[in-house]
Amino acid sequence: MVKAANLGFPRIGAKRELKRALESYWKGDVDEAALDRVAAEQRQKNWAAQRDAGLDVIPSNDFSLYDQVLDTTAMLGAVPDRFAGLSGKAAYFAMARGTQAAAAMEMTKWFDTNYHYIVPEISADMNLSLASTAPLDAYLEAKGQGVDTRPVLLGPVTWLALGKSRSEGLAPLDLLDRVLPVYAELLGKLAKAGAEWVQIDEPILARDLTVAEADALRRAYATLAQAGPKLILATYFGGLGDNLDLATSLPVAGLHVDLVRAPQQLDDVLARAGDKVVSLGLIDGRNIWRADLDKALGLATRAVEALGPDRVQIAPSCSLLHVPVDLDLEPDLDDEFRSWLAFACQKLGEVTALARAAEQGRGASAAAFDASAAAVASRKASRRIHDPKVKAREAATTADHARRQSPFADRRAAQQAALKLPALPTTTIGSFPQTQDVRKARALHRKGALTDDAYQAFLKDRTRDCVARQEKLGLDVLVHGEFERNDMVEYFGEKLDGFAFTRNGWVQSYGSRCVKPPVIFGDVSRPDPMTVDWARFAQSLTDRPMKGMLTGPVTILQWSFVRDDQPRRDTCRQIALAIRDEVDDLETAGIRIIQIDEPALREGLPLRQGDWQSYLDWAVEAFGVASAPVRDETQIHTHMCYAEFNDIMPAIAAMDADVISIETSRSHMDLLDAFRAFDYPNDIGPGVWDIHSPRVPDTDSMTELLRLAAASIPAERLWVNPDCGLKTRGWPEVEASLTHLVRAARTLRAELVTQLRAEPVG
Ligand SMILES: CN1c2c(nc(N)[nH]c2=O)NC[C@@H]1CNc1ccc(C(=O)N[C@@H](CCC(=O)N[C@@H](CCC(=O)N[C@@H](CCC(=O)O)C(=O)O)C(=O)O)C(=O)O)cc1
Ligand SMILES: N[C@@H](CCS)C(=O)O
Ligand SMILES: [Zn+2]
Repeated sequence: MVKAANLGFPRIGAKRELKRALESYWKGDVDEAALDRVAAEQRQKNWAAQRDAGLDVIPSNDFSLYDQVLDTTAMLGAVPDRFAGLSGKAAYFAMARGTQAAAAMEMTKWFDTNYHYIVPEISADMNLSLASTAPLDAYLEAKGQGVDTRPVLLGPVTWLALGKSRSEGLAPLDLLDRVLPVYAELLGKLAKAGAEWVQIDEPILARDLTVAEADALRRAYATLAQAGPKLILATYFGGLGDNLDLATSLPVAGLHVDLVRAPQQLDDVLARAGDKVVSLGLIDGRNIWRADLDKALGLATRAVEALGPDRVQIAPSCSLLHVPVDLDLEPDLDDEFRSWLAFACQKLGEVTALARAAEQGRGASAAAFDASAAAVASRKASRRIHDPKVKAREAATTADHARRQSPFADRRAAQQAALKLPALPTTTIGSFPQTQDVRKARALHRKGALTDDAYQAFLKDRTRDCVARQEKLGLDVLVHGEFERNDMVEYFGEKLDGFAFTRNGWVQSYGSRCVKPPVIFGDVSRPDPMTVDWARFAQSLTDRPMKGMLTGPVTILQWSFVRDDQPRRDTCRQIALAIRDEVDDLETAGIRIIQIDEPALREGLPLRQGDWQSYLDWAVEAFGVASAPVRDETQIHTHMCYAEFNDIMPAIAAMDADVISIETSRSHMDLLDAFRAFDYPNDIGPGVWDIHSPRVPDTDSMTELLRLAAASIPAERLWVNPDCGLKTRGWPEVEASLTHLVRAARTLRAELVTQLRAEPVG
């Protein structure tokens, strides 16, 4: 029988139940038992929803209290020494969030998604063992509820490949022989408990593999295939490409392939499947558009004809972690638009409809197929999507629109004369604490319980207070604090034509933090200025330069659900033109520094190196289109965080921002080696405060980081700032940390003056 399978379900809860429980637990408002209760309820709801949707294969161990990569780290007992005194949840959350005594582990982007994982730290002296049986516990828990699940494990090779070595001369993969016995032991226990199949995720198979990684995969599965349960290897986020022979030659019983991103691989996969079960990832786990079921059935039928129904499974392309939970929780969407969409719950319905049709013919799921066909036709014909004026402007945009008037050196001189900033200028990234009262006021305003005037007055008050605090702290370049923004992408989406919004479309970004990606369904344009009034108001409160604060086109694209009826590059250019208009207006309003955040530029990089350049070309051009209309005196900043930037240095330089602020503190300024090696020409603010941790860094630690930075980058090109915005922090820690940051900058300034006196030029 063709089985309907799922690879993973969102765990944060349709109403963000887990988020609230976690944050209450961290605050000390509820105890561990209460957190465990909410987590167990969430797992139960998820299993029940999948069973009720008719799924034949339901995952377990796809749940996590923070992150599935960190869970694997905890399972292997790969706990860095600095957390040695801690155990249980205290150790687990300390690794994720840090404590005052121990810095958090690094966090970075999960492949090309906006989900962040905790980076494994691999060291030579690590003794690995099965330190937690969480996957087994979850399997037994589901079984107790009458659901025989397929446990999910993150594969050993991907876990190692995503890790960073902390020991000189040690490559993470060197630990494979220590990792495999732990996996084998766990797989043995799962088999004994009754698990017939286990899903092992090896998403690195969608990337270019090194020889060592390919070899590690061969060795790993030669061992693990003997360990007990049948293994289905899950690959996603792209095609197998030149890893196809490797993947199909591994001695596993099943293979899951992503046919949304790479439908063209189907025939090759089928030809090489041997006697494997093949799971067809036909329903998009990365986007919210309703599937074209007829098109998907064409692919599924080919697989059934080639392999027979018993060796075919129908599934989402990847875990549904990356889409919101339930479209039924969206009361505000009109019927036409709603008919175009499918969230996780609806995608389960698509999977089962497709599986039944693949076995028994379209008629077995006629209603679902007819609704899908109607949605496809309605979207194609809709007049809401196309705006000829936008298309014409987009077509008339050339590379010239993406170039500043003068080279950086000339601009720098003009900006120094205009801004008169000290050496090592201090600044922040934009947002200040989004405290409960700010969120509450916005919620009340949204519900109509707070008038427009009262809400504006409240926001002005917060902005005034924020500017006053920054002046008192002694920061050189100020920001308005972003109190009016629910999110740095959603806010702009709400003001741009071509975007739609959800009320509960939350997706986990990291830990308890969620985002509500807007939906880009049509041509994008800016009907009115979006930030100018706030920037002008904030600048009126101070003589110091106030940064205008915008989100860049690539990031808006990347953190939205994007229309799939035109190339992403075209949608990005439309957004860039809208941001360009805003940049123009900010400059006209007297704003002398404009920051255009592009934290997602790296995240959008294709997983295969062969596809990088064409992406980087249009992404960099989009940033240029957005930022280039200004005069030389106007300083353009950009900001990037929580990704691996080393491999895109030329593109970062080509963006030609006058100043880039970049997250570096968790990785101890490692990244600056890349800036130095590349000879990055413009100004840089390497983050000296890891803002994702509740830890307050002291002056000495920040001074030390700055000294490290000054060893890589000429001090006259350095800025001093945190890693990222401060929206998730509280005011006491912000004020303490920024006090230390300003002191650290002053200490370094003094050291530099002494140094210059000691080593006079010439
Ligand atoms: C910089 N980052 C961002 C990413 N992606 C984005 N789209 N945005 C980002 O900023 N990716 C990379 C990083 C990830 N980092 C973060 C950091 C912080 C958050 C975060 O704080 N998320 C919030 C939700 C933000 C939001 O949309 N807030 C809304 C709604 C707030 C809310 O929950 N309201 C309550 C009512 C409140 C009350 O009555 O007290 C409700 O609706 O129930 C708003 O402010 O209006 C989070 O809490 O998770 C995300 C990613
Ligand atoms: N300006 C944004 C950037 C976050 S990546 C902020 O400060 O929150
Ligand atoms: Zn950031």
